Amino acid sequence: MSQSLDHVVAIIPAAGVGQRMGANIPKQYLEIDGISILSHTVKAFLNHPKVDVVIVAVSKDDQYFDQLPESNHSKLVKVQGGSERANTVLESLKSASQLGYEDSWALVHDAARPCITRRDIDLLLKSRENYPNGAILAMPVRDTMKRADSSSLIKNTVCRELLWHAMTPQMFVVSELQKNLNEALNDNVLITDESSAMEWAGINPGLISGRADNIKVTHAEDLQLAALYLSEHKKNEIQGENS
Ligand SMILES: Nc1ccn([C@@H]2O[C@H](COP(=O)(O)OP(=O)(O)OP(=O)(O)O)[C@@H](O)[C@H]2O)c(=O)n1
Ligand SMILES: C[C@](O)(CO)[C@H](O)COP(=O)(O)O
Repeated sequence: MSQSLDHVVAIIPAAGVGQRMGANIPKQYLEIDGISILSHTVKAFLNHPKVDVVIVAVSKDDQYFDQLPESNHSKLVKVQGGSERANTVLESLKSASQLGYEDSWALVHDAARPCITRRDIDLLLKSRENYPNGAILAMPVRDTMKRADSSSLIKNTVCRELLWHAMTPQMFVVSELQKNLNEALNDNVLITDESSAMEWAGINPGLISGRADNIKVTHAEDLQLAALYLSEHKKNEIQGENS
């Protein structure tokens, strides 16, 4: 039975190796405050009342996920990821469709972004009223932006007025994203986020301004920053603030 647009599927791509982190395990399994990055991320969606199911995509030789306390949660479905992030997301979308969620909203969120807050998830979900074709969390660029030449010399300054940093979650209807992502990949289009597949299909998703602390843990120094942000969120929750 097909679920309606009232339903929400969280998709957590977690099949990367974390090469830029340079750790001896995939970065999503590094711990902050005794809890893995992936667990921090997954819990934000497992605990959200509007999320019906959380699909976590791990690599085919993953040896860590099943040890996580959340791995046997009733709302969680584990699937196998692919060679690139986009392939992982496509496999997850196929699973969502097979589970009957083809007509539901997908929230695709990087496992490597553990600082996501309830506030930002709600902000994106609320944007469905204004952006029926989907939207993404993003942050306006604050720095002056330079384009480099092949020798890493400044070629020119890029007008930053309309530039945003794309973040996640990125929110689209499962069947629409699955169709467009599949076709874009078949056309060998470089897809680094879900929105770029929708844009390739001629759709202009909405930009929802999100928190700057929704960082993607990519390099070693990001780990300390994520730990600081998570500690602050925990304090706010303790003080009852809606972080
Ligand atoms: N084949 C892949 C590659 C990446 N990801 C996920 O996509 C998210 C964002 O990707 P990135 O930060 O680049 O993670 P890695 O690919 O692991 O990092 P690196 O590029 O440094 O190897 C991560 O949660 C990662 O686990 C995935 O599910 N499947
Ligand atoms: C999806 C994303 O986080 C949006 O900024 C980003 O494109 C992921 O890139 P990565 O190279 O796969 O980390």
